Amino acid sequence: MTQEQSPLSPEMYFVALAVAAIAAVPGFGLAAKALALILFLILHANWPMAQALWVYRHIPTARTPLPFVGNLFDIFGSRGDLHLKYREWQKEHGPVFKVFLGLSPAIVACELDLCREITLRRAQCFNIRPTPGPKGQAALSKEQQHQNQTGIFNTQNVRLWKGLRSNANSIFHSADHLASFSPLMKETALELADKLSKVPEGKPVDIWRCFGDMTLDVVGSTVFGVRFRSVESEEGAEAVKACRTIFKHNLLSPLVNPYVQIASLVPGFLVPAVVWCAERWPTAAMRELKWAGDILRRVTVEVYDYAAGEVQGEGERAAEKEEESASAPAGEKDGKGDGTKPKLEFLGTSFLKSFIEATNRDTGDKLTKEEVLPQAFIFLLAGYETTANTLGSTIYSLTQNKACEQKLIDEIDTLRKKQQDPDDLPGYAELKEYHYLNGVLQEVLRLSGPAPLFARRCSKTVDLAWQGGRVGTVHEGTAVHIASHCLHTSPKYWPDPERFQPERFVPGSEIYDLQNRKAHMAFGQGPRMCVAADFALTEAKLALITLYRRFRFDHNPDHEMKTAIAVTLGPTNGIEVLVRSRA
Ligand code: HEM
Repeated sequence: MTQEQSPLSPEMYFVALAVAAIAAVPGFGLAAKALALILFLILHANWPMAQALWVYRHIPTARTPLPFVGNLFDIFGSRGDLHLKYREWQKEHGPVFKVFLGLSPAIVACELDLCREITLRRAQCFNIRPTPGPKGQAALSKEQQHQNQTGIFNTQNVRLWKGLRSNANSIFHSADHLASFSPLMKETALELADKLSKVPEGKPVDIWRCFGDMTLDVVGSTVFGVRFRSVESEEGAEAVKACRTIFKHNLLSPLVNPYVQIASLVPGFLVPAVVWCAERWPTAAMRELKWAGDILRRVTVEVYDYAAGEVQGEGERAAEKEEESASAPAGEKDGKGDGTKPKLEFLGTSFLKSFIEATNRDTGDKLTKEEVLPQAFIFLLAGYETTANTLGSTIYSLTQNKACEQKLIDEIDTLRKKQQDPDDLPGYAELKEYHYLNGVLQEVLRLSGPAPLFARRCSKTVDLAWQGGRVGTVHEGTAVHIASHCLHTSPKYWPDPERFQPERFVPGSEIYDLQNRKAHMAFGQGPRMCVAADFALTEAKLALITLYRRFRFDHNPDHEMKTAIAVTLGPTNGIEVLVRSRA
């Protein structure tokens, strides 16, 4: 079953025929015919939902869906806590149920073996992610459509994804590359520690914001070969502001861009009218997202042009150009006179360069600029908030579990003494000895990781079953949600699941063997799993070692910690802490 009908489908003719038939029925008044017509149009618009309710009738529906909107009110009534809603519905309906995101169904899986079936054993049938259908896509900006078509995260073109993914794997899964990234990560972590050391004792600091600046700097320097200098600058780079703007909005919410929902509902011939309205009267969120998208796209184009220049042996010329631009008076730097161009400092090496040099390993073709740019955009976004949220949640969790904070400090101090140069930070290989630190991060990711669920779209109709149950036939086009937070907090896999216990992940601890660590899916699972999991963990470990060597943290008693899912699960009002020097 496809998510939507194509705008060019014979649907239009069918509707016209039905309308003509209703109008021609003899013996009924105008009012009766108008009523019949309205009923017919409502039924027609909601046909995909009616069809899905029938086809998946054996799968319980979380809540009775409303016409047009499905369960969107149930879902967005939960203020972004979709993962908590799923937990509630799992208790009511069992390990599999369905919800309607508008007219389209999503099957929600909350059972470990079923999630492994979808993401591993049947990965060939679930190898893409859901995106709005063709009518909904039309209501997105041209840039967003291009991003969805060619970006590694959302592309529906499996061949393109395979090529992009194998290039990304060769960087992010190489110990040598990861080791080469760590000096830049260390440098940025040290800058953050220096910044914190200047904060007067007792003055609350939003540590989550600080981590946001840091992670953007790390992605900038490692992935793009650019220094954004967001940690050092007071205001933070413009790119940080743009990233924050994007992550502020719940992109799943129909309120952000209601035109996508409307375009999906109307017959194909009305879609251009909806697109026209979307361009004329964008919502405030659409305007903000456009501003942020334009900034980030400009950054990525600038970085691409520099890196491409280097690849072609024109690095010096590009650097000179950059120098000229840097010495030009503010407002003239980008030649547009608006003075808004981010001040970029190029480092010369970058992951982006290898993408520019690469060929699509599947097709053998060289990647074009149009194919590389969306990847740069995604890596910038993916590398920013996920790791910042994880680090922020770690500091917060340790302020609430002081015995764990002490154990972590003990491990950091003990391993520091073993180092040849105790002032240096551990290298990539030495990080493997930090078992407790690893346990802390895994436990934070289990309980409050930034991605408490992830999604797949069925690309090939399949009969789905798992040890102990059967979902039945899942049709092509249907979305499937892996409710990882349900797995992460189930007593079936984690004894005393709500308790913060890093020892669950520390080999040799008393509780290590009692956990089912296969049920830990904070980075997703299978071929579409996060490509940069090791990168993110290395960055987080170096930051935590740097900070806990010098400080302890207390939660500001006047600050209330609140979280919600926007793009990722994170704090809604920052994480305020008091920084205590250990000296
Ligand atoms: C703690 C930090 C992070 C977490 C928890 C995280 C989590 C995730 C999750 C859950 C997915 C979806 C996996 C799936 O569908 O099976 C994902 C995908 C992805 N992540 Fe991360 N991520 C993190 C950091 C990063 C960083 C730092 C980068 C890049 C520098 C990154 C780049 C990506 C990309 C490119 C994908 C799409 C992979 C594909 O579809 O082939 N992530 N991540």
